[in-house]
Amino acid sequence: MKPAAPVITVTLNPALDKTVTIEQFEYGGLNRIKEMRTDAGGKGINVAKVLKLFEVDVNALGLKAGYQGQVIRDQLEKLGIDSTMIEAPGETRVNLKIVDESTKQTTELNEPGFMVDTDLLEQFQAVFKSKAAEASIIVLGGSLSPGIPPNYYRSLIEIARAQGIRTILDADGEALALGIEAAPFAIKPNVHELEALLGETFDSMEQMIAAVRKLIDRGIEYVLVSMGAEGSLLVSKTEAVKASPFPIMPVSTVGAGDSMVAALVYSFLNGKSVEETARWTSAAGTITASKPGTQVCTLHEVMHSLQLVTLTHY
Ligand SMILES: Nc1ncnc2c1ncn2[C@@H]1O[C@H](COP(=O)(O)OP(=O)(O)O)[C@@H](O)[C@H]1O
Ligand SMILES: O=P(O)(O)OC[C@H]1O[C@](O)(COP(=O)(O)O)[C@@H](O)[C@@H]1O
Repeated sequence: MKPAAPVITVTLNPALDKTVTIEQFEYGGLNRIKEMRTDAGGKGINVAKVLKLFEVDVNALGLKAGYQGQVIRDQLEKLGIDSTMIEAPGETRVNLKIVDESTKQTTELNEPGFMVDTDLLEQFQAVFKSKAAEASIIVLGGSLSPGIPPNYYRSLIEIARAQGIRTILDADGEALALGIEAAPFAIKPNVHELEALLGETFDSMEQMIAAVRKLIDRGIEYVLVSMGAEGSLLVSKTEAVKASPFPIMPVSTVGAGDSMVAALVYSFLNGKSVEETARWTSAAGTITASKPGTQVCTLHEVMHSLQLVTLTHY
């Protein structure tokens, strides 16, 4: 039997996530670190980590640089994740995540990342083109490092589209605004990214759904909006379902959005309904938010919490 086509994740700006836990964070004061951990991070990489745990064949494509890049590669190898990461000059960023135990809030300090030149971008595009041809779904996620033009995701989406491959885009700012011009199959903005994209603020779910429909009218098939502790909203051409998560003790929300994207991929691959997909994506994000550092949900954990998600149809 022919093996299933792999999912390709693209991470052009990977990161080593350094998560520090502080009892009570004092802005402008001396903060003693109680616990610390480092995890391979960056949006596509986190999606690949979840998909591997979901027993989906995945290849993490991207760029990396220097010592930290090698640490990320080694971590992926240990997790059994195939990766194709082209070496860039310089050093991979370290993104600092501060978890305040007293408020249960995570504050993120993300570095800009290494500088990328045109030659490297052309080299990456050629690799992407050859890998895309054999992919089931392609996930493009995260910020673009300095030197990468903001329309780069758009060109990658166009390449995938020309080969009939579905794409999911998880980016913000200009990279998202220009990326959606190529009408990816799905996007996963959080509510702040969506508001910034559309230049609107939403006072009700109905208002948000009406705004999301404008994106669907532009050819995007699915829009998944994450709303932190409030849950998420999944909109297709014909349906809109809000998922409210079950109560958890949030530990580190880093990677929660990426876990939703991975569950979205899993739902598409398994032909799940919009309602089921809303459950899967919400359960995945919620479980990851209850784990330390950039640790992610497992298939077993998600399957056992699907029924705890509350759905509301609009
Ligand atoms: N404080 C929280 N309590 C419960 N679930 C949470 C919390 N924060 C995040 N989540 C879960 O993680 C998902 C993604 O979180 P969100 O912060 O919106 O994503 P992103 O990190 O992409 O901005 C949410 O839809 C929810 O299921
Ligand atoms: O590329 P950006 O936008 O700086 O984001 C990278 C960061 O986002 C993460 O991928 C986590 O994203 P989510 O919390 O949205 O799932 C981290 O691993 C990484 O440090």
